Amino acid sequence: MAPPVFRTENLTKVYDTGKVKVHALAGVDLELYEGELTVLLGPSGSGKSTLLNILGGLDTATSGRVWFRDLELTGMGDRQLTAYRRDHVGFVFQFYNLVASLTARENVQLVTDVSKHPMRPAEALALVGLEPRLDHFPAELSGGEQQRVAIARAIAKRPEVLLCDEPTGALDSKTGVQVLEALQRVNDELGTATVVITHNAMIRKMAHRVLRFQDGRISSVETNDTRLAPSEIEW
Ligand SMILES: Nc1ncnc2c1ncn2[C@@H]1O[C@H](COP(=O)(O)OP(=O)(O)OP(=O)(O)O)[C@@H](O)[C@H]1O
Repeated sequence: MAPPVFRTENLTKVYDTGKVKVHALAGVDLELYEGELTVLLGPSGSGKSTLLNILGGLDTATSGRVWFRDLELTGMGDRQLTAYRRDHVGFVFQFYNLVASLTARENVQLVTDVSKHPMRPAEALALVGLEPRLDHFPAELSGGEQQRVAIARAIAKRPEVLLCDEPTGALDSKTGVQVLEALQRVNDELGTATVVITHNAMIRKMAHRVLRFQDGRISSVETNDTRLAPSEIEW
């Protein structure tokens, strides 16, 4: 088996708010692999976003270790983490954060202009099914289309990992499925290791693996022998 893309060892995160200490991660050991689509499930506050933010170099652990391939993220300073994010990681969040005054193509171009080996913005937008909407502004696009622009923006630099925090959280079932189809296609065609946090348990059915969180720990790991296509998922 190929070595993992991510590996963590007894990862902990404690938020010290002065009055109380919140143990957001209480010892997480995991490995995530190339080409794998992993869904993270678990109740609110169980540590999913904290883990995603540490994997993506947006936050740092309190103790334990985390590696992206051979690169140890724990102990890196801000500049190194910024370079790591820029070179290797794509993020998709619940809210799309597109620039309202720029078209879909221009929003993606913001990233391709500063990336080392980007795809063309039109190519990234075609991968998420938005070829006919290249020159539309965000306000002229549906929520699902805007989220697909955000996915195109995240993948246009050809990141090795795509980290998604509630990517369908603001969408109804029909538009949400289109977003899941875009994520699936990126995972299939580019082999991007993809992590999706969701509160929608149905989405676990399209994953290769499902990690459930409880109180800052992984409480179970499931592997799907048969996966459902996004079009077979409804909520
Ligand atoms: N910046 C912070 N300061 C203090 N506590 C925090 C901070 N960020 C997260 N927490 C706490 O850490 C715990 C884990 O939060 P986290 O956002 O990782 O959970 P989650 O599983 O992603 O939840 P949700 O599904 O609601 O997004 C929670 O108790 C949360 O309140």
